[in-house]
Amino acid sequence: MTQPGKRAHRPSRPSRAHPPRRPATPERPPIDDPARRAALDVLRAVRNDDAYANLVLPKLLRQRKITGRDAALATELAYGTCRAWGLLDEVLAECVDRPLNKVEPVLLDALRLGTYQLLRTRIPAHAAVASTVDLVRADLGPRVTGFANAVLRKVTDRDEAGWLEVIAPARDEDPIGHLAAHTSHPRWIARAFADALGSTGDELADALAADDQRPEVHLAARPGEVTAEELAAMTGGDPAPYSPYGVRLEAGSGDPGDLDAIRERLAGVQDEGSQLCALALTRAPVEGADSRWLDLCAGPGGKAAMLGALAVINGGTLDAVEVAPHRAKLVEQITQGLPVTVHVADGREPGLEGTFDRVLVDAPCTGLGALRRRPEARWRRMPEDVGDLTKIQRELLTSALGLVRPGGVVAYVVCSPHLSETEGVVSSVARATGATVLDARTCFPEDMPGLGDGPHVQLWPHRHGTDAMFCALLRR
Ligand SMILES: C[S@@+](CC[C@H](N)C(=O)[O-])C[C@H]1O[C@@H](n2cnc3c(N)ncnc32)[C@H](O)[C@@H]1O
Repeated sequence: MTQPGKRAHRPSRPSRAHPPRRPATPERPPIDDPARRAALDVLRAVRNDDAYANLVLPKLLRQRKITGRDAALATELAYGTCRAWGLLDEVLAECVDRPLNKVEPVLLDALRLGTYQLLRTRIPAHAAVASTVDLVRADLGPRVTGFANAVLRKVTDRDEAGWLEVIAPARDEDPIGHLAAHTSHPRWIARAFADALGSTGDELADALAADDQRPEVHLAARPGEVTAEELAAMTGGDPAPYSPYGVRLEAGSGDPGDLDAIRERLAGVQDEGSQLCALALTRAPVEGADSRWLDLCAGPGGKAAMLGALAVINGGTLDAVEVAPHRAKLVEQITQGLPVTVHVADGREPGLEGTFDRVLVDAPCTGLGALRRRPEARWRRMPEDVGDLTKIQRELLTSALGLVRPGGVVAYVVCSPHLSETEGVVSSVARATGATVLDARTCFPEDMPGLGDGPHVQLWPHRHGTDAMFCALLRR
């Protein structure tokens, strides 16, 4: 995990944190605080083991039988602290008398958790400080409780807006850095969103703010098995606004894996934007044969399941390529009973016979379009990841254009709005291969607003309520 970008102005830092106003009492036994304990353990796993908060936390809540208000508090604290990680570190850097990398990591995790409560929750300051000090005492003994108490007391000198005045660049000098700090994003990500949106103002602010909102769960009805209306009635959700197979469930409506419709494979969990990108591939006009489809990056299989079910209706087949064996297994499981053949192979040279009428390249990417789903992801991704990914994205798209027949269609899809991964990849491959770029907007719902000037489609959470999926269509 990284620190966010450079601050515009750093006030002089006190050589010591304020002395504690209420001395720590080392002999006091730690309070029983399952919610904060769980949140702290999640932060440690994220920092130490590169774990994903949204996978660790539910498991931990189940194991420890934490439910109800405690579960809600643990979720708010764990996810909120992960999202605000960079902001919290900037504030803590102002309140600690040494570089943060000289603070014991276990202690720093607790300070982040305490600072999050102080700046971004309505938990009373005394409770936020005391509960954090208790956690520190339980983990590290009494030797650093005074330090933790003093640092958190210093944090209480200002609220979040007050600290942002100290650490954020001025709006008129650096509008992107200003919004990045105010929405707790690394500056390079805010810059990438600004470039894709053509905005450094309100729309950029909305796009960044959407990453902090808890996403609804989207389901995809299995085509030919059940309609979106039937699925909505079975699950208590609402038919989605754009995908004919989509259903949206309210955020926090429980584990969708428990739904009968999912267990019986009548539906899968799939972002509505992903559904629309898979459907766009099937909607692009092709002349002549239309029965051999290929998914070149198939794991874990959400789009392969949808394409496989549509292939049944179409009287065709789908070949699904995935380089990672364990992910290929997931594709096999999710497409059981469908006319899908799974190959464990590198999509750049999959060694498949013949050509295909339609090919999907749902390429590995930075995932900057799904930050709302992965609380820590914005701080884990690095700008230098983009170069490695665009190389493989170009290679996979080039390979797809070699595997599709003349007149056939390739859909290039990434879950990112970063222009290097989107327009940059498509234009360089189209130039090198002579492929024709189609207007992808014509393969998305007619009434879908905010699709821009084309030819590609970029979806956004703040505009469409979907992940920020990108879709380009190319004809060989
Ligand atoms: C964005 S995910 C695909 C998501 C999938 N289409 C779905 O809807 O569930 C990208 C996938 O590409 C796989 N991958 C990465 N490099 C690959 C390669 N060279 N050839 C084939 N698959 C690759 C990754 O393992 C990952 O499973």
